[in-house]
Amino acid sequence: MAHRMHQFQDRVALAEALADRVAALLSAAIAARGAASLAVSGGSTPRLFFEALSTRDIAWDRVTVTLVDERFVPADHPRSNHLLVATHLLKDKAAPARFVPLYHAAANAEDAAALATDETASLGKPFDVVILGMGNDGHTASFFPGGDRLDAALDPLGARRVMTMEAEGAGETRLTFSYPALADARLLILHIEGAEKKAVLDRALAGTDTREMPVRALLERAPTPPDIYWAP
Ligand SMILES: O=C1O[C@H](COP(=O)(O)O)[C@@H](O)[C@H](O)[C@H]1O
Repeated sequence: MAHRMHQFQDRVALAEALADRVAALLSAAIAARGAASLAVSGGSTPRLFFEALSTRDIAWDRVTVTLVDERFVPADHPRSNHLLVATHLLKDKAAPARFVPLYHAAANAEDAAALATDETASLGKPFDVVILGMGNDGHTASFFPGGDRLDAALDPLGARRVMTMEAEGAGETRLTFSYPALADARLLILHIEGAEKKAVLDRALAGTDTREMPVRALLERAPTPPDIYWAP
């Protein structure tokens, strides 16, 4: 399925344009259905975009925000994706948004994933907007090469749920929405920055092995063709 490429002169221009697009889509969802859902990524890339989006004038009290993936760490841990979102997005005009975390202080990650699956059960069928990132190893969400549950997570006929993932390159145990929960979003964005990520993207687009580069699953066969946002 064809993706669309959006290239920008710099990262600020990308952040502003992406914030405008996401805000417009969320507002349209609220007008059509009374509420909107947004699933965002963690990592370092989304900061500027989060800052820009938090200034957009939309009915944030009708918006539910969650994460496409999370580390199995509490919200005050420096590597928590929740902390990133709380610091850079859930403030200013976006402060009234409802946030649904994937992490829970459960006995183990499996229990946390089960709780997150229950709490997000009414969300994302489909999500209005999903923003994915990508690592230099070709992972997206927590679909890591060599991940112990990668095949289950990428199964297009699998359940729409939050599952655990462990992989050498992942650091902590992860919690991640499955591919079917993300791939049919009304707007599916892959947000990447820098020459290195562009080279990784080009490599992903040139091949088909999703175990080698799991981002290929989204690029190749997502029911919603992804829009790729890139700046140097
Ligand atoms: O582990 C993760 O990394 C990816 C990419 O992060 P970045 O720092 O290279 O932007 C991110 O999309 C994912 O949500 C996060 O958990």
